[in-house]
Amino acid sequence: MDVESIREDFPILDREVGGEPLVYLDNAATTQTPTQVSRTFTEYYDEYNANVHRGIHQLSHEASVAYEDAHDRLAEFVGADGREEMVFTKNATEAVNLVAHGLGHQHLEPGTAVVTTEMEHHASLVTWQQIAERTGAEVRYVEVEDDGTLDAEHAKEVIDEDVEIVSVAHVSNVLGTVNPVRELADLAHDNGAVILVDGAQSVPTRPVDVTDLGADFLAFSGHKMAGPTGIGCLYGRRDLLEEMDPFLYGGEMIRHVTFDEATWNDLPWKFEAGTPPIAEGIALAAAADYLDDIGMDAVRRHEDELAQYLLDELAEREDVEAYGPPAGVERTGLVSFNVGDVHGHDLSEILDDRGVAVRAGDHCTQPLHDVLDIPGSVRASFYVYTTREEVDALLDGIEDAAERRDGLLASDRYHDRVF
Ligand SMILES: Cc1ncc(COP(=O)(O)O)c(CN[C@@H](CS)C(=O)O)c1O
Repeated sequence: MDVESIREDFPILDREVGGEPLVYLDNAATTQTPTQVSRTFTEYYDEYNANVHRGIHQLSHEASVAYEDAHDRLAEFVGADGREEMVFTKNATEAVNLVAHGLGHQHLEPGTAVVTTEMEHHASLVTWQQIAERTGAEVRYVEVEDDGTLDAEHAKEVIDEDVEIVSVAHVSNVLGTVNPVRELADLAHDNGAVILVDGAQSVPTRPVDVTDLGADFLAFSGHKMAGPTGIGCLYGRRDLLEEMDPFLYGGEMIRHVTFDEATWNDLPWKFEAGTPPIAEGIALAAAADYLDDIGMDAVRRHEDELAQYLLDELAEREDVEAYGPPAGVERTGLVSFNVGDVHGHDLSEILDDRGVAVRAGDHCTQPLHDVLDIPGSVRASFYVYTTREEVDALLDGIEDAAERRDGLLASDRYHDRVF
């Protein structure tokens, strides 16, 4: 993978922050956008901007074809069977909610259960909590081992015939753990349940094929895979999407409406009410092209190498605690850690002063941080344009913060470790 050539596609990487070169290491929050993707917006708005599926005129035809073809492109990207199985949403969060509301209300009731895990993002964890509360179903959490992997025996224990839905992150946005989705899918299917895979951190970083995973649903976001914000995807098995109820109603998603009732449009439009994010959908297809040109296996290898390098270097420091699977175990390109009793926000600010952008806090996984018994963590996350020299800039910043520890602890900026 020619990282230097890739970096030329991202003008933002030439930026300076505080007089220092930008070192962008917050890719698990959102990735940067190559010119091959950003320019699709100008092309669309300058050349064929129109509403889709409504106008009987050339511009609307061109916009409709491009928007519909984008569904086919994203379906191909994750191995789905065409546009009918690829719903465009606002983001991964909305995709999870669509399944929870569209299927949860049909299948969940007292005596049934949803299984998820202790490492889930709030987009899943809170959603299933709320649906279970409304339907009387139980939520069960597969436990996380000390090494950041899922407890396989506990998974077998909690996924039983009462379970209707299993919802699991393919990759943890805190631990970097790559979960054994195929095995969990087999467990779910053996017990008559369906599985929703949260692919927010996996679809952007490794080859994902819904058939290989055994996924019945797959949720992911455009802005985490070199695409724009405002667009995400829900892959759904066609028979399940046919069965599911929409949870947004209005134009576009209907076929026939009377004062007494309405019937729904074909898939996937049944789940895309109102005017959709047209330019964003077209741009997301360009992002899929961009990543496929690099090769998703090359992306995975690059991320794993950088994560292993950082883990090895952090292991040399007695004052650093890193979370997630140990070096040598496959993980995605992110590492969460703490540096002694230096507050994460202080460390993040010191790094920002040096041009290094990381994330500090709970990363929308407060229950996981309770399990880790820490109030928060600092997370460095990489992407296709990240270099080993940028990881070294992070390591230099960690050394700087560690040297300034006493001053930080004494300063009024020191928090009581509330992230
Ligand atoms: C595993 C996982 N699942 C769902 C989401 C939600 O993605 P949205 O595009 O915001 O809908 C995220 C987004 N995690 C960001 C924002 S909290 C992070 O900094 O880690 C995620 O990592």
